[in-house]
Amino acid sequence: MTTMTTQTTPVLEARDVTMRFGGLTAVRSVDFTVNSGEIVGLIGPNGAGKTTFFNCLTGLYVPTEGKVSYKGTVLPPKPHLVTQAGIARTFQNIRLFANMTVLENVLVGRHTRTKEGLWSALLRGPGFKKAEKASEDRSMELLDFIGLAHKRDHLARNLPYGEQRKLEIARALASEPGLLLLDEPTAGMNPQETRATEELVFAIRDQGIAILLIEHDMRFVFNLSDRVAVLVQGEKLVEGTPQVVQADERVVAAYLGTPFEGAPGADEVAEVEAAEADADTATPTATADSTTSTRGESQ
Ligand SMILES: Nc1ncnc2c1ncn2[C@@H]1O[C@H](COP(=O)(O)OP(=O)(O)OP(=O)(O)O)[C@@H](O)[C@H]1O
Repeated sequence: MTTMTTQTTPVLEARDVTMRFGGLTAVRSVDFTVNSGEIVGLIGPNGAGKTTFFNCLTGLYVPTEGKVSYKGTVLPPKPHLVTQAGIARTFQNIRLFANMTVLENVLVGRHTRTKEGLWSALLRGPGFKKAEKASEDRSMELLDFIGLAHKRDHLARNLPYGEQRKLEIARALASEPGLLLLDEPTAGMNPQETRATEELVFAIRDQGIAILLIEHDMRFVFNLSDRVAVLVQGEKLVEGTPQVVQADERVVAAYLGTPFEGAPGADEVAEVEAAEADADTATPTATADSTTSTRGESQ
């Protein structure tokens, strides 16, 4: 087992990444780096652009502008080529092969690392048979690592939720990545499962794999991450250690929905508010005994 490295070689570098959907800019000019040995958290309110940014990193979306490099090489915008290059991911919603066994799910994850490819793996072609033993050994090692070796022959759909999430991680690890992207790994988990996931993420990092995670559970993300970046309305608002990010009043404001000077989208909000104020003064006001307006109060 490789121990954690302290060097700061960039593993992932996103430069000036912008993603537009028609008139909507979901991600705007984001620069972002993950270094070897790091756990980096990506947080932001709902709709901030986190998943869109993930999809740009993994080739699911072709960014409208900008480029993404892995270990110094610009990535092709094709998910299987990105996986082959060394980036693996899990999804917000579990995407296992429900009617395949635990072991088969991990074996499928190895197809980018075997010459035979996905179809041969699924159809048990002759080429696959040769590589089967080595692949199975490695898959069992991974199942052992995540604590599911004893369930190798269970159908994925029969696993409890927390174990399905672990299995997804094992399947991602089966492609032998240098960087693992986790999209809300603790979504739907109870506190015990969340703690177990925390330990698992540290253990993966200790194997020399850098980690980037999107997460809504703040305690989880601040406990785990060496660095946290905050996206708000598609722009990177703040980036730093958990302590720096937690203490930044703009982050608190963004989560509470309170506008602040220079916030992404603040100009548009100000314009709308000004237009609303104009409309209010143009409209006959409510009667003197009307109840107090709550407009502008925090919810
Ligand atoms: N395929 C798409 N087509 C059009 N608009 C999209 C698409 N995907 C995302 N968006 C929009 O882009 C913005 C960012 O969405 P995204 O899902 O990336 O945010 P998020 O930060 O991951 O949100 P959440 O935390 O709720 O998952 C939203 O306004 C969303 O509606």
